[in-house]
Amino acid sequence: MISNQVSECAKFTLGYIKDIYIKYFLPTFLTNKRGPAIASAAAIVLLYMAYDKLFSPPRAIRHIPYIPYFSFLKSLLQSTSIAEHNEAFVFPIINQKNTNGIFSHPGIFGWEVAVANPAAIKKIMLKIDAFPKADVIRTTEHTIISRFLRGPNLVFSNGSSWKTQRKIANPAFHRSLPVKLFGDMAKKMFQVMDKQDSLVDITDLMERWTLDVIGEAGFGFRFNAVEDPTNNWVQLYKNISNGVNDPFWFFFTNLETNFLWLFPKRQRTHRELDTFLEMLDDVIVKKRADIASNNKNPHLQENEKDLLTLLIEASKEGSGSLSDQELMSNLCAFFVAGHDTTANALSFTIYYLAKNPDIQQKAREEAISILGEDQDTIPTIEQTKEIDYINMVIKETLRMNSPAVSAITRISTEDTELDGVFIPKGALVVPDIYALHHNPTIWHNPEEFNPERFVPGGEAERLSGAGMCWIPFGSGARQCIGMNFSLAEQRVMLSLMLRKYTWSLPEDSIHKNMLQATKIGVMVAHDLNIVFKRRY
Ligand code: HEM
Repeated sequence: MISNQVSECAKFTLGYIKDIYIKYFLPTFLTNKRGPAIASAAAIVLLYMAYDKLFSPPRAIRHIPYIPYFSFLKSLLQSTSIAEHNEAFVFPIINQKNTNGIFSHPGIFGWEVAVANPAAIKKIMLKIDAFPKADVIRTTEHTIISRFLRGPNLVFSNGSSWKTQRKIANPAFHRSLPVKLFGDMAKKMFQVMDKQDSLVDITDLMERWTLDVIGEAGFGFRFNAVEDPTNNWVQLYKNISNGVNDPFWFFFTNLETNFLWLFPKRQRTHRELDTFLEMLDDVIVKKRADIASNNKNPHLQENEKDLLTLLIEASKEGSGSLSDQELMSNLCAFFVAGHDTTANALSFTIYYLAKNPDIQQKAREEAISILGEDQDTIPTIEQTKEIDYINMVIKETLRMNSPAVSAITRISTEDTELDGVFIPKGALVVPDIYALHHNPTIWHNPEEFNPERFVPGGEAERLSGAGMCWIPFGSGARQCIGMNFSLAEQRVMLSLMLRKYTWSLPEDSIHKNMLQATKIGVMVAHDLNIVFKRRY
């Protein structure tokens, strides 16, 4: 339907150009003034060709149904909720039988082929050499995004560079599950909540809490964002994070690269990023020195060590080593990949529990049955694995609102096909996680929040035979390395929160009917207030 609308629009534009030609240029042409007439006609044709090149998909992927350029841009800049965006543009395409859940849309880095088809996603995720990550940030050299995100790090590198880093980082992530740290930090946050109003902006609170967690558990740095949200480091990081996610700079990267001097506010963000990177540099130098001189906390269990320590120790144990530049780049990557994602996953789960009091109560009973009512008990690693129902709630939240709306854009290294759809060499290909998780041709009643989908033998398990249907953390060799870390963090926070509070949505919540989440960068829900009531 959408592509029909586009071809209607193209026909209309062509017709309009033809009318102008007949009305204004043809008479001149017929009265023998051929020179200007031919030049004008050529100009119009060139204009049309330029329009066609800029605002339509490249010809090589034009056989794939697509979302028109301006509709997509408008939806992005108006911060339309992701649900509305998909309802208006994506579902009408993927509901058609012959599209196979594959469509294209404009992206920041050019037209992309989006994929919401389980078999096709399986192929992309498993054939990492045929579909490596596209070095899309290369085109944004010297921007905040590029300076903060671009490699050498695990998220954006490919080939042997990625393999070496992943080999060193895997054991560090396997060892790191600091559940005691998560629990102690959750309890500190409850103390702050208890001193404040019962109405809590949960998006903001979870952002602050997960910033504290990634600082401590990532590299032993205390942001103190929960207790002191206005302190310098918190503000600095917030400004950088806003700078990374600002849609204006996504689209006008040239202005940042060539005309930064015209934008004092953006210059300030660059200076803040300098300060932040210097801080990370200092932390790495100090950490290396501490480890070299064996200056460590003898009471700290292996799983409670921070990730930076574990990565440096891995180098000492002969699993290969990461340079300072690689360590720094990966610490930045952990921020970007692990902070907002976990924060929003938590606030979305808290939202769905507020909206579904029965599910909240069932989850609370499970938390109490495992942890007991003793207020000091913090879950052990084993206990976090026993909370089956809370796990199902987390999984269903990640299906409904996966913070990573899509995986990172890949590039096709050869002419190939995805579930029967031709994909040319050089095409940008992106697994669309939201569209996959809400695809009505895959999931039964996808807009309903139903944790029971994830019981053993349930819908999710049955669907897994068809390919990859649930991929909030990606899948295959490039699956999120922080998945278990983040899941443990969420399980500890939610089980302790369920034991301590009951909560609900305020009557006037804008999210009463549906979570109004937007989709630039990581998915986020603004003005998500929750009313908390203490149980003790
Ligand atoms: C709810 C929380 C999280 C979500 C939803 C999430 C999502 C994802 C997704 C979808 C990918 C795969 C991207 C792709 O294949 O294109 C990924 C990769 C990655 N994530 Fe996460 N992530 C989360 C938490 C974390 C945490 C806590 C960390 C680190 C502390 C982390 C670090 C990474 C890294 C380094 C990669 C790249 C792995 C590789 O390519 O080898 N993530 N994440």
